[in-house]
Amino acid sequence: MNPSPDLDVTALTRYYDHHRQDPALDNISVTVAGGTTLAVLGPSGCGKSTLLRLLAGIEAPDEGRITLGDRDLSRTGWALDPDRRDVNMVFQSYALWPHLRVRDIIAYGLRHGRHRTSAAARDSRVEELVALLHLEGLEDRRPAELSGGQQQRVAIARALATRPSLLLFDEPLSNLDVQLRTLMRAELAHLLAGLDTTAVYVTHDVHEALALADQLLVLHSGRVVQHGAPAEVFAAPVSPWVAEMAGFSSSLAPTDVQPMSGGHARAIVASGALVGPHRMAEPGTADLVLVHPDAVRVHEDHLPLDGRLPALVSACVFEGRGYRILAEIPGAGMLTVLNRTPVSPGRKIGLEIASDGVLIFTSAA
Ligand SMILES: Nc1ncnc2c1ncn2[C@@H]1O[C@H](COP(=O)(O)OP(=O)(O)OP(=O)(O)O)[C@@H](O)[C@H]1O
Repeated sequence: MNPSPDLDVTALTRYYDHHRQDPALDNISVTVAGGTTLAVLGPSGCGKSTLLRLLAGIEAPDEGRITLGDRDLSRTGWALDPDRRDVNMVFQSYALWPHLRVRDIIAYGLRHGRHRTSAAARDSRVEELVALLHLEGLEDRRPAELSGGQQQRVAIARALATRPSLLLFDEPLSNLDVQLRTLMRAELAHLLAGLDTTAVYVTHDVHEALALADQLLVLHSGRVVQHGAPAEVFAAPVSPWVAEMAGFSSSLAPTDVQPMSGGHARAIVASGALVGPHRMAEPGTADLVLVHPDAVRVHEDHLPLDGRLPALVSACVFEGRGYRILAEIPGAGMLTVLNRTPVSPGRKIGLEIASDGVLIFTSAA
């Protein structure tokens, strides 16, 4: 069997309506090693679907190049026909033919076009995929007779049937309810890890990206904000958006930020000060201190000290394993902290914040 080819995306740019000032994708370069999964994460409008359309060959790039192994898939102004790319896609909407039975949907690509095979080879491939995707007993049903999760499994089986060189996933789990989504996420991660197929998985769900990805590519406004192994990206987020995804869920407004040596800064927040890694945010944005709830400890005294902020408890909610406390830092914002014991609303407390749970963003010049 051929080893899975690497996917190379080089300086890919796409403008819509000749909006050259504001491209939907702006000079994106990334290599996905054969057999690995790249998750593309980003907020709505960041260019995720545009990247998928370019990889699928539905659109041609305005600049740049896509290669799969030694084959050119797209170049400036040109895209190899989607049917000739050896690239299959799994859609958010499943996109199953309503009148066909499961076995015929899975076999579709093996009945038509370049991947047409003998009936015996087709039946054996369908049987293999039915077992792999746990669809036993459902082979003769039509899509309307399946649950959402089963429909999505059929869509994945159909995409795998022709053994594509590249698999694309367009938010495939977002139409499922939370419980099923969690289950399918784990199943899909297991499946992809065992497949040795190169895959690009677009999502705005950080848990999916973490479960499935060998690499994360974070996009914002068509540009790459951060790229690396999931653990690397989460350990050192470079933008407020990535930091919030990584769990830095509280945001405070500092009155002053002083850069320190070693890439750190000291931020004055209300009557206290916090120290943490210093990052540049986009020009024109307000200075921001982001705090991870795991790094915060509650103290009964509320004297302002370095790394400790006086706060006023505004709410305390029982969450099974502990209490989520919402504390107001006067003039700076609200901070969330998880505590083992309850603290009454209206009480003054001191919050000790470890510097590894702090990120300080100031606007780039
Ligand atoms: N056919 C089109 N014509 C003009 N502009 C488009 C077209 N498709 C996308 N855009 C613009 O390109 C940018 C990127 O869109 P894209 O659909 O790739 O984002 P996305 O990250 O997939 O968003 P979502 O998560 O909401 O699907 C957006 O500003 C969007 O408005």
